[in-house]
Amino acid sequence: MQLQSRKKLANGVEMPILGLGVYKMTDRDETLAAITKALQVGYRAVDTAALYYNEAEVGEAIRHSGVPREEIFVTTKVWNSDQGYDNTLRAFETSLKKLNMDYVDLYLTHWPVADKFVDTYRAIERLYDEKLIRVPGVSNHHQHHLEQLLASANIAPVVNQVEVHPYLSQQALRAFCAEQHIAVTAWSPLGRGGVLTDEAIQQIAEKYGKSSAQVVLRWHLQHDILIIPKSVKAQRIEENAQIFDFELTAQDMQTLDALNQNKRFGQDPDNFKFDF
Ligand SMILES: NC(=O)C1=CN([C@@H]2O[C@H](COP(=O)(O)OP(=O)(O)OC[C@H]3O[C@@H](n4cnc5c(N)ncnc54)[C@H](OP(=O)(O)O)[C@@H]3O)[C@@H](O)[C@H]2O)C=CC1
Ligand SMILES: O=C1CO[C@H](CO)[C@@H](O)[C@@H]1O
Repeated sequence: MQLQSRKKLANGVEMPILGLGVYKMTDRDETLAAITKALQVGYRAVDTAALYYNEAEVGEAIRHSGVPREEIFVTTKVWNSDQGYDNTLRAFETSLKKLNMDYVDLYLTHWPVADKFVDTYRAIERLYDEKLIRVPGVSNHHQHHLEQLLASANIAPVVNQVEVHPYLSQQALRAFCAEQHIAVTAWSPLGRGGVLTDEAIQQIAEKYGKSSAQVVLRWHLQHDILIIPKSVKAQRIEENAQIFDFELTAQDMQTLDALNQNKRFGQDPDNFKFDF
């Protein structure tokens, strides 16, 4: 089934192109229902973080889904206040316990905390060596952060998860990551919903008989960007997965590319306030 389409990462692991993001899912029943629905309609990846306080629900929904654990790709992240070498190892153990799993597929440094992110990544490399994670990665790393890591890493980060959507296309960072064989996952792939009322996107959507969300997700796909849209609504979870049955023309891709305005809905990693 196409829905389970996976991308082969630099270390040979296959990661589903589409996953469910679960940020802001704090209500237990709502979280369980959303993940269950996603798995039912073919999603095979879930993106959580220690920060989201729902790792336990992610684990529970997966265990009760009937889908074998090894078919599902679970991402979690070490939060900023837990960074540094020893703290990261401890934070990972806590996440693993909450997930109630014996390994995590992808473990990420959530943000590049100055003076800590290099040591944080060293701990992630150790977890990879110990086979407790299948893929080592980072999030919110600009090119200069990656260059700093690459200078000392034994294993280059395999994934960088950053904010990407048509208003923030991250072309330069994506090109650098491609050169370094680092896969890019888009967080807020729908711009937190903020790009969906764009007139140009709506016009393209109408032409294909698709929704704005589907067109935006398809734009990511055609740029080889992994996606983790979040929704708690069953109908939208399904809608966001129906993106494998049409193709945007080169001209429509160009129109969408031209919407870039370097506009962030989240924070800039260089100005992030690590105060929560
Ligand atoms: N590494 C990092 O620092 C970060 C990682 N992330 C990850 O990325 C995931 C996705 O990003 P997120 O910030 O949640 O934003 P998204 O771009 O995924 O947008 C989510 C918003 O769009 C709405 N939505 C979803 N589908 C549709 C649709 N088909 N039509 C209309 N509205 C829709 C959702 O509402 P509703 O739920 O009501 O449907 C929600 O308000 C997060 O959940 C998290 O896992 C996010 C931020 C930072
Ligand atoms: O993952 C995340 C969810 O969104 C938060 C608010 O923008 C981010 O800070 C965080 O990185």
